[in-house]
Amino acid sequence: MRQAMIISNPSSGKEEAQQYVSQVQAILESQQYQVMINETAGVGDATSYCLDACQGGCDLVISIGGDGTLHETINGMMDQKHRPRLGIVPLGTVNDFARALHLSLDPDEAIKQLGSEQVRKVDLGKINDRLFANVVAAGSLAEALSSVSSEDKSKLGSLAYLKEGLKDLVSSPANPLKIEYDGLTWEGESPLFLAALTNSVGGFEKLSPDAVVDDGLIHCFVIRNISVFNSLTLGTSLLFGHLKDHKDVDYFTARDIRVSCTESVHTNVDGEEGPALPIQISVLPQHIEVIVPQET
Ligand SMILES: Nc1ncnc2c1ncn2[C@@H]1O[C@H](COP(=O)(O)OP(=O)(O)OP(=O)(O)O)[C@@H](O)[C@H]1O
Repeated sequence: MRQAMIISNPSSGKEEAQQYVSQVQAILESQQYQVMINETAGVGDATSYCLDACQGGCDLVISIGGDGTLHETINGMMDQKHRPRLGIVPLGTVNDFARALHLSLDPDEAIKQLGSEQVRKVDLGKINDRLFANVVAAGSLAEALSSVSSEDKSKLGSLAYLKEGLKDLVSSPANPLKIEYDGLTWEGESPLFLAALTNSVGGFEKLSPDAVVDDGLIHCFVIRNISVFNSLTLGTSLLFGHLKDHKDVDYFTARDIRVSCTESVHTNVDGEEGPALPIQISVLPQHIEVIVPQET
């Protein structure tokens, strides 16, 4: 019999995971899976459950929660030869990875989609010794975004980021970043460097419209020092997908990146606080298989 593990985070989003677990179990059992259910109690649990699933030869892991739960889950697959197929029930406030894969953001509908026979091979990123699914942000603005309260995130979703972002863009000091990528170097002052694997960042589905989940590329945006006026046009670019064409933004794609700074600068990884610079980022092309809705 095939084995499936459900990893659910009761604290994600509006704290609704518990009520969906039995629905997920039912759909998996109807597909002849033997189902194990694990509820997370805190930091690192989703990683160790997923590691158990890899080492136990499990066929499928379902992550019920937000991007943070997903981030911890995929980290259980780090350096593992056997990586179970992944299914996602998005219950977070932003759900960038689910957006990028065009999964339904309605939990009932997303659970039905787990019955799909279709899978997609998806890139993951590596930052130092961790994996990421969506985005690495570095710079003073990334630090400001890490401090968006979960209350604000639940209430306002991506608008909370925009509000904080625009407010802080003006006051965030630029840092002297050195970005070495695929044999080239970008050097200059910047309050924000973004390395995105998918089109959806902070709930803005058009932030990185050229990024496709399986293109084997990291899409990089470096925001240069900008004025109050330009921060408004930058906000519009975020909403309408022209960020890479903005005159205060440098854009490039890469496969291997090193970001360093002579000052102390922190990062944000998949919406959670990440390591301080320097960081080494690379892409693991089509590293995992994710269940996606059946194409009609
Ligand atoms: N039982 C628990 N109680 C509180 N926190 C938990 C529990 N289980 C896991 N966590 C923590 O919850 C965080 C992940 O939350 P997640 O991102 O899924 O939800 P969210 O913050 O509501 O969504 P989003 O990231 O989309 O904003 C991780 O830091 C994880 O360690």
